Amino acid sequence: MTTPDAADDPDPHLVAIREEQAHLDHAHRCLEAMRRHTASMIAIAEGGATETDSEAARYHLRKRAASFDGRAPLAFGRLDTEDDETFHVGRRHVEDAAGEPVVVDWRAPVAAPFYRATWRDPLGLVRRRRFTVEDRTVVAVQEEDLADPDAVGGGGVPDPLLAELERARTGEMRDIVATIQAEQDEIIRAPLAQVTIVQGGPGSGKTAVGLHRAAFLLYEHRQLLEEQRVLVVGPNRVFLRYISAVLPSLGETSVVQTTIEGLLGARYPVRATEPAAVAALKGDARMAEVLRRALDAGITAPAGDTELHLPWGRVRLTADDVAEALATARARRLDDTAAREVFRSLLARRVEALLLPQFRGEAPAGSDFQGDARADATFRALVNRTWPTTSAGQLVRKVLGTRTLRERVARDVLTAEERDLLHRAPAKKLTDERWTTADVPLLDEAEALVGGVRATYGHIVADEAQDLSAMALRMLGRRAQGGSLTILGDLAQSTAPGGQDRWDVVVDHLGPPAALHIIELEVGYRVPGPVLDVASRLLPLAAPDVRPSRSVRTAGDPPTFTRVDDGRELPAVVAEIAADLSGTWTSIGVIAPEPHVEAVLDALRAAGVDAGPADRGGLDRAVAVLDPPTAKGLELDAVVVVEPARFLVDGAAGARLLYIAMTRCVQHLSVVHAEPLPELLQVGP
Ligand SMILES: Nc1ncnc2c1ncn2[C@@H]1O[C@H](COP(=O)(O)OP(=O)(O)OP(=O)(O)O)[C@@H](O)[C@H]1O
Repeated sequence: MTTPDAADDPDPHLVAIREEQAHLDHAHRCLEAMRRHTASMIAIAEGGATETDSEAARYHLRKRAASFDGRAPLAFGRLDTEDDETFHVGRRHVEDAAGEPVVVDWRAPVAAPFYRATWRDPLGLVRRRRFTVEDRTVVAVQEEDLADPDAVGGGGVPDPLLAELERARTGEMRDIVATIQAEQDEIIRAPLAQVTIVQGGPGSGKTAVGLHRAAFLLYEHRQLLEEQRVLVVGPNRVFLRYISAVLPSLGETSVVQTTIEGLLGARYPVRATEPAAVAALKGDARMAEVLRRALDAGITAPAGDTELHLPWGRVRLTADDVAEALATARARRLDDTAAREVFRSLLARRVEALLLPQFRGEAPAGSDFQGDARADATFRALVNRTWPTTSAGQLVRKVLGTRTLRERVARDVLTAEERDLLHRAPAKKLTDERWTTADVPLLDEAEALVGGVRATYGHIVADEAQDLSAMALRMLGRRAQGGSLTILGDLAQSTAPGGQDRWDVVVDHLGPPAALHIIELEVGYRVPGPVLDVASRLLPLAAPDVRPSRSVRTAGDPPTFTRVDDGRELPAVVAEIAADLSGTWTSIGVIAPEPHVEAVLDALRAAGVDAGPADRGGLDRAVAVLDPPTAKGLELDAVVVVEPARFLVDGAAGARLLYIAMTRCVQHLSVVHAEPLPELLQVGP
C-alpha cells in the first residue's frame, strides 16, 4: 500500500481520497483471495465424504461466494476510535490472509457508530469518513472531526446523502447502506422480539428501513432466521418488483417477498373484484367472530339416542352422552379438526365404558372396543352428522352464500344491512368460486379455524401496512413466531377499503405483542421541499391528525401547474409535457385518475412516446402511466399528475390518493388540469 506524502500533496481531500483508494484496492484484493479460497473449498466439498455433506457444504460455500456481487461499493466509510483503532465499514466482511478485518460488515456492532455518532455523542469516535465510490474509484471523501466540533468537515465535499438522493431513478429501488440516517438506524437495529411500528410521511425511508432491518436481523440472528425465515409483505406485484433488488444487493437472498394474496399461494385464485364497501366489511375484525360462529353452527347434537350393534354386543349412546362429549371437546379451544378428533375419541371411550360391564369390567384378550366403535358405520354416521368436516373454502362460501346462516350466526354481530351486503351467490363448484382480494384473509381465518397447516416466519416486515384490513393483519399476526413484526406505513396514505387510521388498533389485530415500539420518522428523503410543501396542504383534508413531514432536500423547484383552456385536449397536453420531461429525466410517470388512464396512454403513443401502464412493464419504458393505487410506494424522477379535481370528488379518500400521487417525484412535479384547480392547491394569496 502506498501512503501519499502530505508534503508533496498538501490538499487534505486528495490525501484522504488516495488513502481510501489504497485501502479499497487492498480490500478488493483480499476479497479476491477469499473467493479463491472458497472456490478451492467448493472443489474439496465436491469430493465430499457423503453426498449430503458435500451438498450442504457446497450450498453454504456458493452462498458465501455470491454474497457480494461487486456492483456496489465494497466499502463506504471509515471510523477512527479514541483507542487508535481504525475500521472500514462496508457491504460485507473482508479479512486479510492473517484473518485481520479489512472491511467490517455494516451490520456488525462496531459499525453502529458510523451511523449514529454525533459531535454531541461521538460514541468513542474521533473521526468519521464517508466516501463516494464509483466503479471501484473513490471520488470523494467527507471527513468529520468528532473530537472538534469547530473543525470544518469535508472542505466543500458534497454530502454523500444528498449526492445519493439526487441520483437519477431507474425503476428499481437501491439499498441505502452507505447513507442510513441515525433515526433510521435505530429502527433497523431494534430488537427482534417485538412489534415495531413505523409511521412516516412519503419518502421518509420506511421501505428502505424495512428491507435493511430484514438484512440486519438475518445477520444478527443468522441461524434462527435462516431456519424460521423472514417474510416481507408488499402491496402488489409492481411494488415487489420495484424493491426486489435491494435485499440481494445486501447479500441476502433467503427472504420471502410476497403479497397478502401470495401468502395463500394458488389455493384460492383471485378472479373477481367487488365494491369497496363490501371489501371493507370483509376486512372488518368482526368477520372473525362470524366465521367462528358459522363453523360452530355446523355442529348439531342429535335429539335422540343412537343404538350401535357392535361385534361385542349392543350399546346405546344417549343424547346426553353425545352432548357431554361435545361440551368437553369444544371447551378445549382447539382448531376444528383437532376438537372433532377429541369428540370422536370421547365417544369411542364412552362406548368402551358402556361395553365393559357386560364383560365384568375386563375386556376380552385381543379385543379393541374403541377401535371397533370407530369402524362401525352407525358410529361414523353419528359423528359425521353431529360434527361434519368442512374445508376453509366451504365455510367462507357458506357464510357469503347463505342468508339463513348469516341470520342465525351474525344477527348480533353485523347489522341487517351488512349481512345483506355480504351476499354472493355461490358458484356451482367450489373450485369455480370467484374469490376476491378481500376473501383471501377470510379464507386464511377459516383455514386457521379449521386447522390448516400454515407456514410461519421468524420475522415479518409489512410495508404499506396502513392499507391492510383487520383481517389481513390477523393473517400476519398468526404467521409471526414470537410476535416479531415490523409494520411500516403512513396513515395519510391509507386508501384501501378496510385500511387503518390508528396504529394502536393495528396492534390489537396483530395479537398481544411481547413488546411494542411505535416510532415516527419525520424527515422525507425523496420529494424536494418545495414540492412536499404544496402536497402537504392536502393533509388537513387527507389525514387531519398526521403532521406534515420535513424534506431533507431544501433545494428544488415548486410544482408547475398547467391549465388546459385553449380548446386543446387534456391527454394531448399531458403527452406533450411528459415527452418534454423525457428529454431531461430518466424515469417519468404520469399519474392519472382511472378514467383518464387509457386516453393518456393513447395520446402518449400517438405522440411517439415509448409509454406503458406500470402494471405491464411501464416502469421499464420512457414513460410509465399509473393509476394512483399502483403509484403507492414507487418513485420516479419526474411526475405528471393529471386533473387533481377528479381525485377530490371522493373527499378525504380522494385527497389521500392525490397526496400519494404528488409525493412520488424525486426531481420535478407537473400538474395538468382542465377543471379548476382545487382550492387547497392554489398558490398565492
Ligand atoms: N438514508 C438514506 N440514504 C439514501 N437514500 C435514502 C435514505 N432514506 C431514504 N432514502 C431514499 O428515499 C427514497 C424514499 O424512500 P422509501 O421509498 O423507503 O420511503 P417510504 O417512506 O417508503 O415512502 P412512501 O411512503 O412513499 O412509500 C428512496 O429512494 C430511498 O432510497
